[in-house]
Amino acid sequence: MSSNGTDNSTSKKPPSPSPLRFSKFFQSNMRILVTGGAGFIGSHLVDKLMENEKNEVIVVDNYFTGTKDNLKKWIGHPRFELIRHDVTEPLLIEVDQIYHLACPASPIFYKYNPVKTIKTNVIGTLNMLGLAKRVGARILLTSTSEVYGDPLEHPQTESYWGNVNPIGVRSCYDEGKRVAETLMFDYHRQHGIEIRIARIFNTYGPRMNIDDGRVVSNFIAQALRNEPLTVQLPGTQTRSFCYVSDMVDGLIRLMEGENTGPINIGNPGEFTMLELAESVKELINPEVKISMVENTPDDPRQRKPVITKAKEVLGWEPKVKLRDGLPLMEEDFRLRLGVPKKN
Ligand SMILES: NC(=O)c1ccc[n+]([C@@H]2O[C@H](COP(=O)([O-])OP(=O)(O)OC[C@H]3O[C@@H](n4cnc5c(N)ncnc54)[C@H](O)[C@@H]3O)[C@@H](O)[C@H]2O)c1
Ligand SMILES: O=C(O)[C@H]1O[C@H](OP(=O)(O)OP(=O)(O)OC[C@H]2O[C@@H](n3ccc(=O)[nH]c3=O)[C@H](O)[C@@H]2O)[C@H](O)[C@@H](O)[C@@H]1O
Repeated sequence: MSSNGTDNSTSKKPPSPSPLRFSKFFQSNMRILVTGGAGFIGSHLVDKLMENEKNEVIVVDNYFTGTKDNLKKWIGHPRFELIRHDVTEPLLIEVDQIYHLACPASPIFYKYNPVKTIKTNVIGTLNMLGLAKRVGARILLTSTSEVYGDPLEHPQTESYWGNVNPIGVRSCYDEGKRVAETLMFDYHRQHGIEIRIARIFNTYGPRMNIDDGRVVSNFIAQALRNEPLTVQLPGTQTRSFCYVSDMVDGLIRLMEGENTGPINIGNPGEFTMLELAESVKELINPEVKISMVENTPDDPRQRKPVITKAKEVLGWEPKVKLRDGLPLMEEDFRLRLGVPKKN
């Protein structure tokens, strides 16, 4: 039985990995596929995986929200390969592990072409599970705290089933990820695939797109451009922000561990959007104004992970506090925006 109270066990053995892995003469590197590896979290994950000389990393990305620039230090490296590919199309390669991240994550991007977003979540995940089944690879899905919707339980544990609008403007993303989780468990139970599911809570850090639309990148870019910080009404809605290096550490521990998940990975420090704006103002630009603006439909009112399971099962907890993470992101944004720090 899982922590969700459902029977997620499988009697099926996992599919056999490639015979090459048992060959005496095979240079036994771990071949790791990262879908969405040109994006924000994906590129930081690639950096960490490439530090291990036993890893070969293959990135697949359609560059919708990601960029080759995020991976420039690895292009041409003998253990690295970059493929322009859309995960809604089948992929035939030989790998041992799949980190499946491909999916636009910022609301303005996932709402831009909602049909494509749901295809990416459903058909894209189906294709990656088919690949995992064919080659006997372990697959990790980056699901989201959005599967809890506008949560009626606070803070959120993995056993909470969520409060999600199935026909709203966010549904292509949150319902899409819920179906992706279903597919993962169905492949696990029916075909014995080794699965891992991370429920990621709002993550921030260097390399986020400057005009990504998510709140931390918006506020930092606005503070540096001396434009008002756009706090969406009512401003009392909360989020819990995790620094990207902590997130990558959690994802790798989950992949390497024995638990399927789902496991919440996030930082339990909870802030209202007004508090976040005040922190950005204080740390980055005390002169900047705060302006209250209209919100978008179905915006969750509160979000904070319970991370007991991650602590117990993965020995993981976040290390970087918001006040320490914001200046690290500021530095990266200053460089990219060409706004030097005043002495
Ligand atoms: N950053 C967060 O706060 C957060 C929170 C919860 C879950 N997640 C999940 O983590 C993953 C990465 O998020 P991110 O913040 O790095 O976002 P991102 O937009 O920076 O990265 C997503 C990457 O996927 C690529 N992609 C999108 N659709 C694709 C397709 N059909 N085929 C191939 N590539 C495609 C994009 O080009 C991009 O490089 C996503 O699955 C997202 O849902 C992120
Ligand atoms: O962590 C998650 O599970 C999800 O979080 C995000 O969703 P959301 O929390 O809505 O992210 P933001 O767009 O950054 O919004 C956070 C809050 O800030 C507010 N906001 C946003 C932008 C802005 O300029 N001002 C502002 O006040 C929004 O109203 C919202 O309440 C992203 O959709 C996904 O990357 C991710 O799956």
